[in-house]
Amino acid sequence: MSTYDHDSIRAVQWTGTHLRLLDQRLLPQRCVHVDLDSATEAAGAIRNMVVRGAPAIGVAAAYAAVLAGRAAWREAGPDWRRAMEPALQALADSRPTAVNLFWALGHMRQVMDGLPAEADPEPALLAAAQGIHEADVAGNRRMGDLGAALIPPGQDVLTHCNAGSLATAGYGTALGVIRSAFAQGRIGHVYADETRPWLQGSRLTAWELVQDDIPVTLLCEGAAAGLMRQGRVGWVVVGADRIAANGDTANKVGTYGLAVLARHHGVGFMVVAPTSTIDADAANGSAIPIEQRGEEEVLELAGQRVAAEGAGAWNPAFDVTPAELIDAIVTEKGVVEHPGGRGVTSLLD
Ligand SMILES: CSC[C@@H](O)[C@@H](O)C(=O)COP(=O)(O)O
Repeated sequence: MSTYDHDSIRAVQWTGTHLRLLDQRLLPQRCVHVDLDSATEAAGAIRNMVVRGAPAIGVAAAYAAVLAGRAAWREAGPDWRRAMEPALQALADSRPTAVNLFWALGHMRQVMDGLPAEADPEPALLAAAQGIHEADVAGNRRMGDLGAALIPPGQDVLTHCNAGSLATAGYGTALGVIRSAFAQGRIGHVYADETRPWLQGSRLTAWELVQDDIPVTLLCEGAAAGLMRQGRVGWVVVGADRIAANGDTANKVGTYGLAVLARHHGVGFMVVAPTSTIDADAANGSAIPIEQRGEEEVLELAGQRVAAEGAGAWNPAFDVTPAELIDAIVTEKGVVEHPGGRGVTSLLD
């Protein structure tokens, strides 16, 4: 039995005075934390993947708004609301696809709107950020139970990217379901795509599962078709960065291909995400902005060019899985089975 406590992995923390992030770019070789005292630094950390994963980005942005409020109060006193704007804008510009970022900033703005100009906004902003943080962990536990119940005992699962403690405030979304299903004896083994080009699967998901003593086998995503053909997995379980009103779901690039393969092979396809990932303003997946990242992420490995000189690269960080390929969307407010045709907005009522 492992003595390792996955809740002790804290991608995002508040030290009492600063935002502390676990630098995920250095895992699993090194576990290094960075302390940030400005929202502009936090925006850079989000853009550069120090912190990544939709819910973790949202929690980090909420704490960054606290730092912005502190700086604005010191600089501008009662004019703090106006003085916060550049920092809030820098956060909103950091990454485009994970809607949890915009959800968290919207929540912080609502709190700001209710505050008097004459008082330091930091205590109220901090309470709001801590509320977002705590609710995320509780929501993940709930999703773990709801999602695990869909997996019949005796089936193994495949996951993609990292939707674990590192991508959230703790426990994880897709990995939360996998943790709960393993604890209940429903699954015995996890297959994890290595997830090019950032290798969130091999660096982060495998690291989390190994520490939890959950057996994990990595594969290149190109091997997933063969894995399914051999009948080795009953479910694909993934997280999400943005879910449109009709259930179309943006997640790490490669997810859409897995959904097509799963349908072809009769394998279940489950999306696990908090309701803060639902974007009711996006009618369908075509309204979801997809982040394009630099060519060098594909052309290089560990800073060394591996691709033929002269070749270019197309590097969308996410793709959209149509709702009709999804068997279940699991949220902390309940499950929508077969969202194709009816969408997910009933979860927001
Ligand atoms: C619970 S996290 C779900 C998704 O955010 C995750 O699968 C993913 O796509 C993360 O992408 P990343 O580019 O690492 O931020």
